Amino acid sequence: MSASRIGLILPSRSVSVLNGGNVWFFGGGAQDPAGYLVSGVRSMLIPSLLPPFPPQSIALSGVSERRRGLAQEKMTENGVFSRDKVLTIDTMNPTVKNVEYAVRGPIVQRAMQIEKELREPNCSPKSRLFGCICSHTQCVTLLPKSTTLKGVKKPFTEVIKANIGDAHAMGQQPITFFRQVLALCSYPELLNENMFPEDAKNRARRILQACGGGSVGAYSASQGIDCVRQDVARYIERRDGGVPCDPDNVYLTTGASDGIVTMLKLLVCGEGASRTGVMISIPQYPLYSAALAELGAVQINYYLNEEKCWSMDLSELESSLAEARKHCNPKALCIINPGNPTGQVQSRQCIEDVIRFAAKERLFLMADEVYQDNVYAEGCQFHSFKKVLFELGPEYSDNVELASFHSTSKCYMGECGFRGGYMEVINMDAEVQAQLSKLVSVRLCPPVPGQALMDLVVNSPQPGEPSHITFMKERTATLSLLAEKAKLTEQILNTVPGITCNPVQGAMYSFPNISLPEKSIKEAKALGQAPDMFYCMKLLEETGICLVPGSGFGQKDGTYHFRMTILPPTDKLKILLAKVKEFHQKFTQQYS
Ligand SMILES: Cc1ncc(COP(=O)(O)O)c(C=O)c1O
Repeated sequence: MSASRIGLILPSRSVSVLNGGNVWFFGGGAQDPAGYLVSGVRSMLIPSLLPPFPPQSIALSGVSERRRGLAQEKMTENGVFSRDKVLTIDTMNPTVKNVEYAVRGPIVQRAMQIEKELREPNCSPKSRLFGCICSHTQCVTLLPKSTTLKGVKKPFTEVIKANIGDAHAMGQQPITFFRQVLALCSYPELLNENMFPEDAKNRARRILQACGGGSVGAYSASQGIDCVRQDVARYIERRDGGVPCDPDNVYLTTGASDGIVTMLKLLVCGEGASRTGVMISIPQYPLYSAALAELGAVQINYYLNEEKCWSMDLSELESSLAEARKHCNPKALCIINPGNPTGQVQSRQCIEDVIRFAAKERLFLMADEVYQDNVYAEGCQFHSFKKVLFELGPEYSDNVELASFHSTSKCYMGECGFRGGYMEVINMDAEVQAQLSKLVSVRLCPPVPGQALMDLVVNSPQPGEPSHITFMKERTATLSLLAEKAKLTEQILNTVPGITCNPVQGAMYSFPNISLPEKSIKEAKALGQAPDMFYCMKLLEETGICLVPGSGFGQKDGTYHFRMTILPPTDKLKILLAKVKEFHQKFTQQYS
């Protein structure tokens, strides 16, 4: 371990040494020669109580120069301690600084600011004098009661957000059965009421029985509640036409994100040319690039083929792997299917090719299948990696290591706030799996209400049960509406000269190619912005439409895109698309 690695000093006894107005704290040394043991209570650190201490004697305590420099405190004139921050932009974990997450990046922050500006103007000292109409507490008191808040003038009255795959935030209604069971689990007194169907009550009783103390407020087993993992295993078996699933290989997670990051943590190690490399698609969902940056892994890009509806291309996989092997140790291949941000559904042939490739190249497969029910296009079908793996025969099913991920956040549920998810691991080395179980136990357990919800997703009402008809009606309505909006988005975008949109076969996004005039590219570069960021920012400022620039997901050099969700309600989606169309034409003219 390198000498500059930061150590965390845990509470024990700590020593402070005073030198003039400067105090250095350091702790953990029980037998410090200075002999000044302080409890950490600031009031004890009164200069007159401690003799002046020459800095050399601090070295005796065994604390390095660097450590002292980090924790220096100064006494200000009025006797208050002002302390240099231990945690500064220079001393913080550098890998965190490399993390980027476009889905909630600068465009979204600006959109939130604009929403606020629309509600209330910026107040200035002058406007305060005259009775400012903002909602800041100081100013509101100056307002006559009848004043209505209104904001700055913009060429639009609301921000329409199509930047994030958050279905409920866009007005999608929850599945009644799910919320009934969750309500019953949260407040079991309701089990005595007549307002809930019997199957919802039975389901809640079953979940509560499996919870510690009969409460969803208790911790669960770290891998997840037993009966939920069993239900997940049965669901996977049904989904995959009977391919067996061992509940011991199922881990319930805090959304799919948690499972993905946990798996990457297990995979990443090494230094220099032996550092772990992980292959991810470009464009990609930025959780992957962010997690790899945070873990200090090498991101290996493989490009999806836009001309062939964002399919995976074997020769591209091969060349990107060969190139990566020159400078890192490629260990894993991640696939998102159906795709985010590109909205494609990979064919069965493509999945077979990828599995064969992974087997040949000894790569661990990570299959992100959170959109497994979001398939809209005719002729497209979701094929799980696990099913295809087993259908390829024992040469593959006994050897290829696979982790696949699912979530309560997407599909027809859209319940991303509950943070439910699972991962299944296949052919994982037993010792590694023991490490995985240990790793998840450190964080105790995923949210129990999220686990309960995952259970309902994999064990939904069956024909003959009281809730079945309503459940099916709601599920079908949500998925049909998404399919309609997917089509509408593709059709309207393709009517705009300079925009080309692949069919939205699945998931919740379109990722159209936009041609940008040279002049706008130059102007963006002069401002230090990616050209599609420049475009999206202008779109936001001029129309109130919030999209994410393609550069946040990665794209081939010289191509530009934006990602747009298909989630806004149909009337808003139509307005949004019409505004994008108008804006694109205006933008093109302006910069031509
Ligand atoms: C491809 C993909 N994987 C994982 C996630 C994370 O989902 P969760 O909310 O389950 O963590 C998302 C969220 O948008 C996603 O699009």
